[in-house]
Amino acid sequence: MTNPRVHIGTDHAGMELSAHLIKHLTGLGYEVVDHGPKSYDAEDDYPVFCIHAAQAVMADTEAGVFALGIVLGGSGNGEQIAANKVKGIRAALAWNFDTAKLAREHNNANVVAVGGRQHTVEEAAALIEAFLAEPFSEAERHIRRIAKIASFEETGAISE
Ligand SMILES: O=C(CO)[C@H](O)[C@H](O)COP(=O)(O)O
Repeated sequence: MTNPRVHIGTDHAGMELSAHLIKHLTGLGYEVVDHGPKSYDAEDDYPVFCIHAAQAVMADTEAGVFALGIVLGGSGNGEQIAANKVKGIRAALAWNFDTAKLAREHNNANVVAVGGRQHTVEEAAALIEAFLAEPFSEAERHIRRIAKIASFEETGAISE
């Protein structure tokens, strides 16, 4: 599997982790695109940065470029919620190795959300690396379930 392009967005609560990840992942050979913020502001609002990162993942995906996203905050919850408002995004909150890897393996998640206040920088980086490196299983049952989410997103109707 070739490395995905990585789009990263955070708020003030994830800035230290974001800076670490940009350096660390670049060192590992990933192309990392930083969607901000550019400087620390304790009053900034995570939706701006996370939605920009998620939109960039979709723009790349639609152009045929393999891309994944990382959204960071204090808990990762609001960041996941914001990213999931972008059509086509499947953002998963990762809080241990299982949730990080299963997000790719079962859910084909294209964005990972992590709470910068819930882990050490090293622990969070390891979870994110695990997410980025894990392939989607391509199992029929997972494809079927993801297709039902996409169909609901498209039509507003639930297909049984
Ligand atoms: O995790 C988050 C949202 O899910 C935010 O990072 C968190 O709410 C920011 O908190 P504060 O404004 O108190 O620093």
